[in-house]
Amino acid sequence: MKALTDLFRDWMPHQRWFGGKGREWAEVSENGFFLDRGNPVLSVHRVRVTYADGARETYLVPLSWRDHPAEELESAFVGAIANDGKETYAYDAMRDRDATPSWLIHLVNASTVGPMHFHPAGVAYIPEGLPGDIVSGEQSNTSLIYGQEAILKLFRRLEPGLNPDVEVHAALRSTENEHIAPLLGHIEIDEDDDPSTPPATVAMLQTFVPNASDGWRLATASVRDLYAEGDLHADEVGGDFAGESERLGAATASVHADMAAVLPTEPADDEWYGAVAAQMNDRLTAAIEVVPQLAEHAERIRALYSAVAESREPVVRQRVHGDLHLGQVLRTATGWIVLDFEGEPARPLASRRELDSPLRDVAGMLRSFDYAARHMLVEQPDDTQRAYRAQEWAARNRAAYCTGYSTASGLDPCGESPLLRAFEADKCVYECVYEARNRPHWLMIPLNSLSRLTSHE
Ligand SMILES: Nc1ncnc2c1ncn2[C@@H]1O[C@H](COP(=O)(O)OP(=O)(O)O)[C@@H](O)[C@H]1O
Ligand SMILES: O=P(O)(O)O[C@H]1O[C@H](CO)[C@@H](O[C@H]2O[C@H](CO)[C@@H](O)[C@H](O)[C@H]2O)[C@H](O)[C@H]1O
Repeated sequence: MKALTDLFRDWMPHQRWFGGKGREWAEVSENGFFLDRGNPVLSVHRVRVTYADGARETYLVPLSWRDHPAEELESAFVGAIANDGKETYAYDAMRDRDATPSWLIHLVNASTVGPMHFHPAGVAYIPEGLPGDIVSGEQSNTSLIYGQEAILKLFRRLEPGLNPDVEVHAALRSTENEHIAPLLGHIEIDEDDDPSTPPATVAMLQTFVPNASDGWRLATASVRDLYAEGDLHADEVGGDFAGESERLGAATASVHADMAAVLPTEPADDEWYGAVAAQMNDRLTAAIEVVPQLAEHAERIRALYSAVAESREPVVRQRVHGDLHLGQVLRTATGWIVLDFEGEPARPLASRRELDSPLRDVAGMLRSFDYAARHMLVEQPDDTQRAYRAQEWAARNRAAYCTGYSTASGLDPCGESPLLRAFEADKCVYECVYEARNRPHWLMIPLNSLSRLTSHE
């Protein structure tokens, strides 16, 4: 009969949220406790994986337990182990609806269970008693939707310290900004061996925004409309997106202004420009190891980074979103909502919390317009007519976004800015690594963009 750690070793590499796919496991240990002894029993495990190269990661894995195999939970089956001589069956608790109400009940009660602490946010209403449904297409995190009222995001990879998504949403509560989904609570877990280490954030509960579509889906529908009309320009087709892009620019400016009002800010000093250029150079050096095709652009990219240190354009550093793209914004009946202030998932937590230029986010969204316009060309690389249309669509929507941002903030983010150009290149470099690891057939999107960016097209 298997031990619990054997179950994790067999099952975790097949989970979408597991970041160590393809890496050899040298060791695995687990530390678990019971969150609920009801029916089903719910246990929570910190699973520590040490890889063959010595690197370590800790994942959070909640399991629900049955005395008999549950047919309806077949796809959530993790494995069976012996308990007091009897076989017991473990399931992925995030896919077991009967186990999902527990998280909200504990939040309402502000419980502490073993090392886990539940923190409701102020006087927030938490829809206790509802079961949660898993969000399909989960990525590095796993989310449960409770009715149409709340969404719980479970952060799978544990890192000590408050997650920036919780930190920023908590700070923004007082602003009543209409472009964010209010925080309802969060959950933390203590580090097991070392009491001086701050707890890790396990989950965040937020108001669910009903009847919304994400920006990527809407933008790409607009591009499809344009492609279907070979002869019309982007401003002539029914699905023109520029009005939405302008409103999205205004929403971004509003969120930035409120983040600057309630979280620390600091004017950039001379050192900052050099440090930013150095960070981008280091990231490029590391990226070339993963994507050798980047080498041919390296010299021109590094010239863009040098221009940042040379131009020293005025910057007030502040907290930013850190990974803003069309997939992170939702369009409701009334406007845009910005989600997921976690920053780039691959960066260490401390660097994701650093103060930065808000142009970092503007660059992320400008890149996303480029992606939306060009991702369909992946299948038709020689279609010059569509490539021309894509260029037009991207330029039109990028400009509209900048207009919305500057109208709302009084600052034109997209004028001649070496910093913006460098941030776009840096994001492209990040995207090359992301695509090489996750969607190699899309690698040409950021690679082609780099050619354009570095040739001043
Ligand atoms: N407050 C919300 N209301 C409605 N849908 C949401 C909300 N938060 C997230 N979602 C949906 O869940 C998906 C994943 O959320 P996100 O916070 O971006 O998680 P991840 O970090 O895993 O990408 C989003 O694309 C969105 O469709
Ligand atoms: O999972 P996250 O939302 O945190 O972001 C990661 O995945 C994104 C892809 O889903 C990736 O975004 C890239 O692809 C998008 C289209 O799918 C495009 O709109 C973005 O501009 C492009 O960066 C993101 O970089 C990554 O962190």
